[in-house]
Amino acid sequence: MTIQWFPGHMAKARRQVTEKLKLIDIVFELVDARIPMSSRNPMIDEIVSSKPRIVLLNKADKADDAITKQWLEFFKEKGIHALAIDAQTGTGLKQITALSKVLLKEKFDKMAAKGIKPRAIRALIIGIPNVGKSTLINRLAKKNITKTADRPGVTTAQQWVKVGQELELLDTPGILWPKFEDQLVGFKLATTGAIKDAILNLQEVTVFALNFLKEHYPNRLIGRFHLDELPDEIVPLFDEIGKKRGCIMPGGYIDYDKTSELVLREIRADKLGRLSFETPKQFTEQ
Ligand SMILES: Nc1nc2c(ncn2[C@@H]2O[C@H](COP(=O)(O)OP(=O)(O)OP(=O)(O)O)[C@@H](O)[C@H]2O)c(=O)[nH]1
Repeated sequence: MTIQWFPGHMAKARRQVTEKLKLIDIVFELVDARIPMSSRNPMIDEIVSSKPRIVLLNKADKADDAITKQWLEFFKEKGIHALAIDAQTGTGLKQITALSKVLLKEKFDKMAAKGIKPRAIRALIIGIPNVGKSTLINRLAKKNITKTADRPGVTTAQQWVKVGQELELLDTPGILWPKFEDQLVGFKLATTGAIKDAILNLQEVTVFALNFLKEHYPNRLIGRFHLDELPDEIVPLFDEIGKKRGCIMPGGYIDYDKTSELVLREIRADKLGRLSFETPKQFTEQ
């Protein structure tokens, strides 16, 4: 889905999420495990402050395992509940219901004490575009989408997705905008494929990605592109990759656009292995 985030659209998105929050007990905030901070909405803490929340580090299958573990520790230290998942294959999804039950035990115990009939936990999935919200809902839903328009306070028909006996999800997730006014965040979103290539300059995105890989995963770069050595400067690195892959224009010049497309395509397709593009350390040292 392509969304142009003008101020009016942001206000509308926020309003829609706030409306949905009234219907649920808990929020599942989906982020990209490769860039857990850059793939969050900048105002999320304020927007969902009224509800318990679990941060789900999705696409963990594409992220660097060691860094994902650091992120889980980072969130834990901040008192934020977080789980690593892979919505596509379903890895880690069982923990979601289990943790939700723990977090909502007090609320549900109180409801039971008041004689309120037991019901499933109601949850809302929230995240920026392309982070895997629909994939997660479909994966959890299997074929259990039920139409239930008879909830008190629900004016428009809400579809609920049953996840076993104990959990129900609103079938339309909350979509919020990323923190795209920060250039570095934009580069990270573009590198992981979260925003369309047409939005940012492809060569600039690739310069970011290559510099990051040079610093954090030098051997992956050398191995993937069969480099004899890793040049210190970015232009010779671009040239080297372009030459090795035949991205050459008439006259023998390196085709930087083609090289950029190739590098980004291979990063996104995990051809350089599982990569994370930010670490907790970068956020604790600030
Ligand atoms: N490898 C991997 N890919 C995933 C995972 N979850 C989602 N994807 C892929 O990520 C892409 C985006 O997933 P969607 O479920 O459409 O994302 P969304 O958040 O619903 O996107 P919008 O509709 O734009 O808001 C799709 O190509 C999915 O197949 C995951 O855990 N691992």
